[in-house]
Amino acid sequence: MGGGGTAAVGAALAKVVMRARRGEWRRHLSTVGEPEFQKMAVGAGLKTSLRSKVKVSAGRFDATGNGTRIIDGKKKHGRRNSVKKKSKWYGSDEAESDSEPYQRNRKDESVESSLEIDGTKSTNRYKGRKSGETSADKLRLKGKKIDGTVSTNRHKGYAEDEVLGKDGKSKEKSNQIAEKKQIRLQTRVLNKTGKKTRINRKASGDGSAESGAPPQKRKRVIKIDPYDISNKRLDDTIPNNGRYFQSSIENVVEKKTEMSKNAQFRAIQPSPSILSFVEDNLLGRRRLNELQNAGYNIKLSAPLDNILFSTSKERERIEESVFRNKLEFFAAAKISSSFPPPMIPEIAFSGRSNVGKSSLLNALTRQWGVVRTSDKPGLTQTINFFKLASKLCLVDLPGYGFAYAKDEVKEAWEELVKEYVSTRVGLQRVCLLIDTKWGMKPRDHELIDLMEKSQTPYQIVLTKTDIVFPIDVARRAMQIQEDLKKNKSVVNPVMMVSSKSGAGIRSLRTVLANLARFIKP
Ligand SMILES: Nc1nc2c(ncn2[C@@H]2O[C@H](COP(=O)(O)OP(=O)(O)OP(=O)(O)O)[C@@H](O)[C@H]2O)c(=O)[nH]1
Ligand SMILES: [Mg+2]
Repeated sequence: MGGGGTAAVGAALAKVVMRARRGEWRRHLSTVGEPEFQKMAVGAGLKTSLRSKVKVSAGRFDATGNGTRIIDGKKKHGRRNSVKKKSKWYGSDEAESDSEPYQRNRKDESVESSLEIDGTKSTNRYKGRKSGETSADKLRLKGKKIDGTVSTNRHKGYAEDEVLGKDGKSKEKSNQIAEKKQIRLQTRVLNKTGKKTRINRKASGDGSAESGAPPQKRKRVIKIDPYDISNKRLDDTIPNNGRYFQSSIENVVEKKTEMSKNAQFRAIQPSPSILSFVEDNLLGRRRLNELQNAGYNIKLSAPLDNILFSTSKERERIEESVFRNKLEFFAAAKISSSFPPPMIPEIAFSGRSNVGKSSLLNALTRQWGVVRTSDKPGLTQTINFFKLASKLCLVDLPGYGFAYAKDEVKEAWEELVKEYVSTRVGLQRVCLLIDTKWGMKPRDHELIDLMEKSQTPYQIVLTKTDIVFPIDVARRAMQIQEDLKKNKSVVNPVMMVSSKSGAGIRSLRTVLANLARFIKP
């Protein structure tokens, strides 16, 4: 082998050693024979320790130099099967299965590789071995029967720590092993009360037993954040002095009152007349396929207000009514001085912002789009006057309560509405619209009080009935009727409508048209 060849071999060997350290040595060396290794090692001027390692590594294989091993005069291919018969540790089935956890342990504690030379088991450990703990100890603790000599090979050179005889010469030792085994297996003892408790090995100082014991499961520690009010379960140990704790109690109390309000509402028993009105007018949340099967054209706006299946008498009434006329916008007022002169009777629509006032005007006249609507509260900001021929004037009022507008502007609307409903001449009725889902709010009561004082006739109209159950529509109507039963200017009954489905619109139209009939031109 020339100089260049020697350098190449040296580099190759260095690679081999590196791989050996990574545990890949077996695979690599399977293609190289022992004598060749010796030569290569000497030629490369390898250190004695590394040479010995190479020797050991190569010694595992019967040198054929071509990657095929010859054992008991037979050619063997592959790695493990070839040493199966010789090996008690690496090659045996039992050891094979046990080598897995061993390999795993290696990651934690040290880098280790097991070698075997002519039936001799040796363990290389490069670092991290506990003092006094040998591979033999380890094997014994694993409870394996070891035939043959087991020696320990430290990083540099060999150091035989312990030898066990094949024929069980060291009986004392084996007794000790048995004792250790017993101690290790006994993980629980009975306490005074007769209950089983786990032995605390750390406390007892039995280091050897501890090292052999399986890794104990970590106890799950649940930390409770005393300031986390989202936690529904309140721990008793949380001190009752934090403001968050106090606020969470307040929340609970608030919820209780809220629940009791709901419970009160659920306890309402609607009168039979209200219930039949709800059913006759198909009020409340309905399934569209139900309506379709009943013959309604659900593609139309307010399908329940189409008159295909109404009797000729009903149709006549609707067709003859004032609502057949074209709806025309004719005035808008921001201040009372801008109100048009009261020429024809007026019906005003008031209520909180977004309750559905403008939508109801469209639904009543079936003239969609004449009055502007929006899902954003506060669209109508002036008092808008619409006329139906010269028979009736419909007035769309700005809403009160929450709206996307400045406070002072909203206050101005409210004042204007109050002035209109309490002073307007020719005002025949105020339809006070209430959202069926939410019921009456304090501002609604304020306006009612004002109309009571000014003796302005008003009628409650429940809107958006299509989003609650029929029974809840009836309950809301009953609740409001009961609330206002002592009021004098209120006009009964409570009307219930849905501008979307058209439910109850015909009934409201009839009520209002009857009102218009008595108006003198
Ligand atoms: N589901 C359902 N939605 C409705 C009904 N009536 C109106 N709406 C919706 O409610 C929203 C408000 O309707 P508007 O008619 O603009 O309400 P408004 O009372 O005039 O509101 P302001 O002009 O802001 O005071 C719109 O998105 C409508 O589509 C109804 O009967 N059922
Ligand atoms: Mg409006």
